[in-house]
Amino acid sequence: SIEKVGRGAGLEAHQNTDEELIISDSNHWDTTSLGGSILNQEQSPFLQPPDSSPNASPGSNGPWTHDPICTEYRPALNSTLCVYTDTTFNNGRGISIFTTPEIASQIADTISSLKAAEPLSIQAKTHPWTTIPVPNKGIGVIATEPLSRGDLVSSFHPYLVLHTENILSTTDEREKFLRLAISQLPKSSQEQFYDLAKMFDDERLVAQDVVKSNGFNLDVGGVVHVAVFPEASRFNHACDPNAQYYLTPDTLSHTIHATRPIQPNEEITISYTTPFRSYAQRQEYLKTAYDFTCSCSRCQKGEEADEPLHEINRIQSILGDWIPRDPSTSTESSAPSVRLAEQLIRLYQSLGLEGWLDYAYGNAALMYNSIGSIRGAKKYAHLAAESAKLRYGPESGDVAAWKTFEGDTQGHWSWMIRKSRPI
Ligand SMILES: C[S@@+](CC[C@H](N)C(=O)[O-])C[C@H]1O[C@@H](n2cnc3c(N)ncnc32)[C@H](O)[C@@H]1O
Repeated sequence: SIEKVGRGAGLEAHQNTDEELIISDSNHWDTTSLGGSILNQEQSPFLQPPDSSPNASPGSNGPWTHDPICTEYRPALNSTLCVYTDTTFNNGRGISIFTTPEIASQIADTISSLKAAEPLSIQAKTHPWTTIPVPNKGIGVIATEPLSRGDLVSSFHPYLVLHTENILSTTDEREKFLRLAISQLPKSSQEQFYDLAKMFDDERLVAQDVVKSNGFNLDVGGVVHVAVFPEASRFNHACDPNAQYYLTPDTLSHTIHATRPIQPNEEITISYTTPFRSYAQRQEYLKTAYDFTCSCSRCQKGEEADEPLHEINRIQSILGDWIPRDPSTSTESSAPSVRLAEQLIRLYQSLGLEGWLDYAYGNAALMYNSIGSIRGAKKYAHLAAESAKLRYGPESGDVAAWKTFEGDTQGHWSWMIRKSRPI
C-alpha cells in the first residue's frame, strides 16, 4: 500500500542539526506480509465465509447497516477485529471497515459527522481527468483540462479501511474477513474493487492482492490502517510526479493536488516512494512492493540522476547547521547562504520534486531570517506554507507553523542568528 507519513519536517525540524536529510517517507504496507506468504504458505482450504454466529455483537451501535462480524478475541491486540459496513455512506457507495470495536466506534462518529457535512469538493463526475490505458502501466489518469500548481485534482473517501494487523493467517482468516467486508458493499463498489490492479496471479488471495496493490496507509485511532480509494488507485507512480497527495484521517479522505502545470492529455502521477532515495533504492522498492520497473524521466537517466540528490543533501546539511563556526574556515560553497538556499529550491525543481518544496522553501525562509531579511523570510515562509498545504493538507501543523513564522519572523529563534557570519 502507499503511505504518506506526514511527519512534519517543518520549523522544529530545522532546529535539529541531526535531522535526517530524507524529508519525506512514503512507506508502504508491510511488503512482505503478502508476497512472502503467497510464495511460502501452503494452499489454503477453500475460503469459507467467517462464521457470523458466535462473535457478532460488539460495536453494533453506529451507522452500520449490517451486524458486525468478528474474529475471536486476540490477546495480541487485546481485542477482537470486526467487519462493519455502512452501505449508505458516500452517496450509496458504501464503506466497510475491519478493525477493533474501539476504533470502529471512532470511525462511526466520523462517518456520522461526514454524513451531516458538505460532500467532498470533487466527486466522481466533476474531476479534471479521465482514466485510460497507458503503455506499460495498465490504466492511468490523464488530465482533461490544463491544471496549475495547487489545483485540486481529486478528493475521495475510501470504501475499505482495514486494520494492518499481522496476526491473522494470510491464506485463511484475513482473506475471509476481507472478502466479507467487500461482499457487504454495494454491488458496483464490489465490482470496482475487484477490477483494480493486482500483482499476484493467485485467486486465493485476490482481496489482499488488490489491497496491497492499491491501499494507502491511514492512521486511525493511533493505529495504521490501510484504506482503498478506488479513484486514487488509478494514479500511476513517477519519481518526478506532477501531483502530490495527502490523507486526512479526520475526514477519511485522500486528496491530490497538481504541483506544477499539467497539460490536457498529460498523465497525472504521484510518488509511491520517497523520491529522495537513490535510483537503485527506488527501483528495488518499486519492484518489491509493486512489481514494476519505473521508467519515469528521472529513472531513464539512471544513477546519473543521483548526483543532484547528493548535492541536495550537501546543501541541506549546510543550511541545517546552526552551530556558529569560525567564518575564516568557511568557503563560499560550504557556508550557509541565501545563494545556497535558492540553489536548493532550483535543485528540487530540476528533479521534478515540486511536491516537496515546503522543505526547500522553509530552508530559504530560515536562511533569510537568520541574516535579518524579513522580506525574504516572509516570502519563503509563505511559499513553504502553500507547499506544505499540498503535502500535508491545510489543517496540518506545518502549515500553521509556517504561517505563524510568516506573521512574526523576528520572534523565531532563527532571527539574526547568522548576522555575524558570512552570507
Ligand atoms: C495503484 S496501481 C496504479 C493503477 C494501475 N496502473 C491500474 O491499472 O489500475 C499500481 C500498479 O500500477 C502499475 N504502475 C504504477 N506506476 C507505474 C509505472 N510508473 N510504471 C509501470 N507500472 C506502473 C504497477 O503495476 C503497479 O503495481
